[in-house]
Amino acid sequence: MAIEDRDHAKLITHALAKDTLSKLRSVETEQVAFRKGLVKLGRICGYEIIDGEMLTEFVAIETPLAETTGERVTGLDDVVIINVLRAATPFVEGLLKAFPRAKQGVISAGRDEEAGMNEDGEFPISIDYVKLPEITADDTVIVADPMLATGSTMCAVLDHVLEDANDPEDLFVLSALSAPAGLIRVDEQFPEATLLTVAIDEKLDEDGFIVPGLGDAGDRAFRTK
Ligand SMILES: O=P(O)(O)OC[C@H]1O[C@H](OP(=O)(O)OP(=O)(O)O)[C@H](O)[C@@H]1O
Ligand SMILES: O=c1cc[nH]c(=O)[nH]1
Ligand SMILES: [Mg+2]
Repeated sequence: MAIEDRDHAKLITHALAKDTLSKLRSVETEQVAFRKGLVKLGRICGYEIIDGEMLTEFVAIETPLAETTGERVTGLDDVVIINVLRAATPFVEGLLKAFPRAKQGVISAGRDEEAGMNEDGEFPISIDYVKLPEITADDTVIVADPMLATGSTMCAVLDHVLEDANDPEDLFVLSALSAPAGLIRVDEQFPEATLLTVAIDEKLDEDGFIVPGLGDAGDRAFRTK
């Protein structure tokens, strides 16, 4: 199993996840490779969530030759994936390869970078669009955003996700890259969530960017700025 416990989070340690994240970090990686890398990383993370966090059950199978026992992942029909626009879009495309029958929700959330961080290290977040499926007690909810920096966006998103949710069976916050401050903020405000990430970087800079990080994920994937 390639998921390890850390303070406030669990680390996805699959070698291909680390390999893919390293390519995403490089300033040499241009838009198309960056976007494809996020898709690939989403797929790997999805497989790792299934392997490390979901249950299997034994089932009777009849092959063309004999009866035997097979093993199935339980709960694959009860998965909800929340796409935090916009940087999560390619990441979610990859996740859907692991969870093709997931119900999907979309929340458009942006940091007000002109306002900057307040003295508590939080950004004002504007939420412009929210469209969520019904979330039931049987559901495994995965809220995906490749970057968890100050955690301001994720906290605002989780407020919306949990507003009408019926206490889902599992709630995962999945990021490619996290900063310690953001993990602590989300963990303290939403102790019911399991935080999953591929890497925890050293710090945030004065503009709230993860260092060493990978830069602005949305801008690199969508070729803005
Ligand atoms: O943890 P935080 O400090 O809130 O930062 C993380 C957020 O910042 C980025 O989004 P951004 O606001 O740049 O929007 P974008 O996806 O449209 O680029 C990223 O995709 C996260 O949503
Ligand atoms: O480092 C960061 C922080 C927030 N959003 C990004 O895309 N990158
Ligand atoms: Mg951005």
